[in-house]
Amino acid sequence: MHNKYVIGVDFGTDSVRALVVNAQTGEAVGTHVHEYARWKRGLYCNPATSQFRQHPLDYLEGLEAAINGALAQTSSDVRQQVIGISVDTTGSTPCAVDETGLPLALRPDFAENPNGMFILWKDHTSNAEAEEINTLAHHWDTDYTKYVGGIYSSEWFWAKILRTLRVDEEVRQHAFSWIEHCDWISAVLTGNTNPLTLRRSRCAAGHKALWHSEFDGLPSDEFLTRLDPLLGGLRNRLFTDTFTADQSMGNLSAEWAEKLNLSTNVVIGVGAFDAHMGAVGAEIEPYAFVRIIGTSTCDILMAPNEEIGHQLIRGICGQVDGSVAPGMLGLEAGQSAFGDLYAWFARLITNPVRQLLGDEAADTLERQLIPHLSAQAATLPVTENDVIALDWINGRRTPDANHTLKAALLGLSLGTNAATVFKALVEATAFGSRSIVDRFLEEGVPIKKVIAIGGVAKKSPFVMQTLADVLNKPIQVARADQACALGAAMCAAVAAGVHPTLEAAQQAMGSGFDAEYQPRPETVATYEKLYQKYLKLGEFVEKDFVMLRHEAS
Ligand SMILES: Nc1ncnc2c1ncn2[C@@H]1O[C@H](COP(=O)(O)OP(=O)(O)O)[C@@H](O)[C@H]1O
Ligand SMILES: O=C(CO)[C@H](O)[C@H](O)COP(=O)(O)O
Repeated sequence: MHNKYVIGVDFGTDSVRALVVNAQTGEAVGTHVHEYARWKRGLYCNPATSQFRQHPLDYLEGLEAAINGALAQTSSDVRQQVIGISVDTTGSTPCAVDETGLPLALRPDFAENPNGMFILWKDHTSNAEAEEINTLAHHWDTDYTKYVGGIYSSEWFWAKILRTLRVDEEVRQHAFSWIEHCDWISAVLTGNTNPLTLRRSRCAAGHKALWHSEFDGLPSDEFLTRLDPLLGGLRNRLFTDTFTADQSMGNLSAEWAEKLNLSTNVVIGVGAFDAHMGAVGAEIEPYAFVRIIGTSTCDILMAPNEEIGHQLIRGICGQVDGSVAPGMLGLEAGQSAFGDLYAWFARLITNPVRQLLGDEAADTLERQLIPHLSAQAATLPVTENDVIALDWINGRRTPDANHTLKAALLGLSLGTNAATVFKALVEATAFGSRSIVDRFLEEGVPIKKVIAIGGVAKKSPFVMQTLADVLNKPIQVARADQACALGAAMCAAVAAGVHPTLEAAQQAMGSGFDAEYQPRPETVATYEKLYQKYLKLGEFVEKDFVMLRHEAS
């Protein structure tokens, strides 16, 4: 049989990876990961103000290096047999572009301006703007937030655009339109980045830009202008139609065909977010709850439109027809920090070591710290009097987005050590997950099984066992190391015509599951009690602490 290959490209928070996959069998034949150089140096970011920007050059360099690196691992005939490429990225990660679709930071005059760069999903500089969007939407004839859980988040498209237009006169003058990362990269590969004609992702538009067929697309110009006259007219320079990830965006441009040494016959699929393509790669099926567990978590549930479509689910990150697969409602939720909470704790410990003992000692410590703390924490008993933590170190994404919230630790004593705190942080991330699962169930959305993918799911049996105990549900971990990239490859195989549907691509290319964590009855009961304490602490921080803080200021 003449082999056909597809490439899935997954742009994560810290790095981009490409996976070359046999489109008929799903066998992975080459992979390469490229870390973003500028991002790694902390450029254009300020964690203290929650500003996180990524330079488009990090993406372009990464795109070329990841695909060429992955192809370099394959035999020489594979390049000629590549027929499709699809891309997933984080989101909402939008950027201001000029009339040609060029991100402003690629122009010499904006090269160092963070406001002309991609505003990463975890950037929360637009909390105030998100609140304004909520207030206006809730008093408008049409509540534009109704399909995104009733709350618009500062992690999303419009809040980020509004904030940037307000604070940066230069961007205001030169931003013709705005584009999501997943749309831009896919467009770059086709050579058509015209913001008015490129095919925009249904997934990005529906979950983050308030696009819905009931609204004839994006919110009305009247609504946007009332929000701020700075947004007036922008709707016409964005998009009306959106496309699902099984569709084609165009063919590989001559420029990129040369860079990648591939044919211009290669089909480029429509882009989507990492979590949604990850869910495809993890073989999502109706009512399976797929958790992409890494820096953050993104949870995806898929249900037939006719069964859930008429319900409005409170406090989640949206319900979008076709965001995962056509004809199905994709529901998204998640936590703004999961592994990031552990990474914060590791930095807390290693930073003074770096300052006092230098990089070598700190790097050695950093490499070993999380595995070491995990091993120690796994030996600790789980008791009702354990330290309790909140996982809101980067705000709360769901249920009920609130990115002004902060994390907390309760119950410290002189006996508390690094492992006890680490254990509490891991439990906090699991409790945050439990509150999401409970919300789906309360809203009448059943969860048939839980599937996990992502770096933490693969690397940490301790975290996964804790999660299974807290959720009191078995968790299956997908076998694929790069499930998001595999999902993108499945989308590419459908866009390129190898399989008729995503479901067929999953059946042919899926790689199944390798680990399953079962809840341990002896810890489930104690965790139930600790979870109630987590909820109480959360309530205090959200209501009383915020009130006290306002009174004090
Ligand atoms: N052994 C480990 N146990 C728990 N968490 C880990 C471990 N190793 C790395 N992490 C966490 O994994 C996260 C990165 O997840 P990953 O899925 O690889 O990346 P991304 O979220 O950028 O796609 C980091 O936040 C880090 O703290
Ligand atoms: O919300 C998202 C997708 O809808 C983000 O892209 C996602 O949470 C970021 O992923 P990661 O933590 O793996 O970098």
